[in-house]
Amino acid sequence: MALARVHAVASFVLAALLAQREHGGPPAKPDAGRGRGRGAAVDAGAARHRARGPGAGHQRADGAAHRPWRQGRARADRRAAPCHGGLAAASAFGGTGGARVCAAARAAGAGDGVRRWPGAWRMGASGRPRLSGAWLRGAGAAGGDSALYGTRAGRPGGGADSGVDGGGERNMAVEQKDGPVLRIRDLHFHFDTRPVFVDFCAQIEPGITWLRGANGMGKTTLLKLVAGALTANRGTIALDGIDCAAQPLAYRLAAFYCGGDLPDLPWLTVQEFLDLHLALYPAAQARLVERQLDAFGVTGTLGQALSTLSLGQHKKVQLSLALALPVRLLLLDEPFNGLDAAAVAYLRGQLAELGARQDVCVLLTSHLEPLVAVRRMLDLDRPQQA
Ligand SMILES: Nc1ncnc2c1ncn2[C@@H]1O[C@H](COP(=O)(O)OP(=O)(O)OP(=O)(O)O)[C@@H](O)[C@H]1O
Repeated sequence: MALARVHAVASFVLAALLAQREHGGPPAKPDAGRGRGRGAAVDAGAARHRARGPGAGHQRADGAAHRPWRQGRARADRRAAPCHGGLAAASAFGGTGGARVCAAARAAGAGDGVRRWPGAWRMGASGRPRLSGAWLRGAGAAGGDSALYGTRAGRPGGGADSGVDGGGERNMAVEQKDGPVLRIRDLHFHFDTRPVFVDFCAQIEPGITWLRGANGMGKTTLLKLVAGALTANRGTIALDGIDCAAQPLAYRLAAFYCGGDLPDLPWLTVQEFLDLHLALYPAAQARLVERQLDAFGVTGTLGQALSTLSLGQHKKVQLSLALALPVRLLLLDEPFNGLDAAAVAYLRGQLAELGARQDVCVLLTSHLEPLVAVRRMLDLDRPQQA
């Protein structure tokens, strides 16, 4: 009975967060801007146009909404947070703030600093053009070749073909049987001041994918987009055929974003925070979370308010949740930050186990070598290496 109540409350919070995101939150909805000629051409001029277009076309409060926490933002960024992690995510999304990028924008080429993700094009088996090389300098494991690819723009609105791989949602059962697959197609995202991703495509498969890049290149932004905390201006993000924008609840139940920031509702105790998340993920098991808390040595914090945790304690609580939840996509933003040596060693062991599993994709950012078996790398600094 009590559990049912928690569940109901959690669902309500979830729905409210999503509603807020949809109604309150920049950036623009995925389709925004269609028909304004922002999409397709591959030339630098068109890229420039695109780069300016969104800003000009959406003088919404993007900037205000996503101002870094330390600049005192009004937490609209949090409003954009996904639910699972509803709070965790919200927090995570809020906080690290800081520099974010525009990988696309920076990549040389277009005079205004914006360019597409060129790369070495070749035809994939599906008949779609694919980007080889560069990005997927995988550690040689199978599937590295498919970690990231681009599709030529030319279908600005996307149409049916720009969705989830022409029927990916219909293929969901097949994909789940084969292991999770995250597909990012023709992703466009800009803050009010700058574009961040232009025609970005990637495919993430089971195992650990190390998302690399210099400060401000867009790693956190990409994780937030994939988590559903930020909404793409255009393009699709789908996990096992479940579209992040079209089926947000179903999508979020399969994914978890682990950042390092204080959550909204910082007055919650750690126990309450965990209970809320356990309620949000019906298949989650409390004993697995407890085991992780114990391993990280933070069981003693259960009665503390979240706001009283140290940086490392907070990270450990978040990681305990992340490692225990039955999700198919785990997004870990600088998971080693703030951890003591013992926790780093423990986390590496856990990642090694996760990396060997075929039922979960782990996308992690880390400025330090993770020192775990990385299946492939996405390097935002090197978009066009072949
Ligand atoms: N709310 C915002 N409004 C405007 N620009 C932003 C906002 N948040 C981030 N940016 C910009 O977007 C770019 C990408 O930032 P992001 O945090 O994704 O980079 P990062 O690769 O994770 O950086 P780091 O390695 O320092 O964590 C940066 O250039 C940053 O200045």
